[in-house]
Amino acid sequence: MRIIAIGRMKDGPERQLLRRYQERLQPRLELVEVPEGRGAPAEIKRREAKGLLDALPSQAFVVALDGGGEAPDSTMLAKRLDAWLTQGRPVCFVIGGAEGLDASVVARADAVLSLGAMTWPHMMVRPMLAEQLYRARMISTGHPYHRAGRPGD
Ligand SMILES: C[S@@+](CC[C@H](N)C(=O)[O-])C[C@H]1O[C@@H](n2cnc3c(N)ncnc32)[C@H](O)[C@@H]1O
Repeated sequence: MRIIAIGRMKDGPERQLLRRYQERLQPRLELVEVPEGRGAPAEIKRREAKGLLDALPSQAFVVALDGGGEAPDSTMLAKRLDAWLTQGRPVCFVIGGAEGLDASVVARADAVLSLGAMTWPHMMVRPMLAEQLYRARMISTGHPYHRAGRPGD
């Protein structure tokens, strides 16, 4: 699996958290960073879209991270991820920059995944997604990391 994302991550808590889940995840989760675009917002999105699309391996199964996508719960994400992985295509999670993803990237996506209605900083989305992917794998393998139910249930 790959995260393909805009911007270079500096050393800090987001990077440490991402590493923590990368070290635990099977299949492995690689990070591919694409430079931030320059110019007016529309130009930034267009340039970043080219960088993101160029970074995709051929045959990639593309999951675009976008607030307008489906927002599954963790159990449903585990089912989705199982199905994505069994296709035998490289599963690539694409995260936009400060201006968001260009429509051309969303159009290329095989699935659009939302982490909820709130907008998160793009550097936080990387570790949040990695944790949910790790949780999804733990659910699928029957590991007790995930406790179903809500507080008070
Ligand atoms: C700061 S956000 C971009 C905000 C931008 N104004 C927009 O509307 O898309 C940067 C990137 O983080 C990801 N992101 C942020 N919040 C998200 C959410 N709730 N669900 C899914 N992805 C999110 C998306 O890939 C987005 O392109």
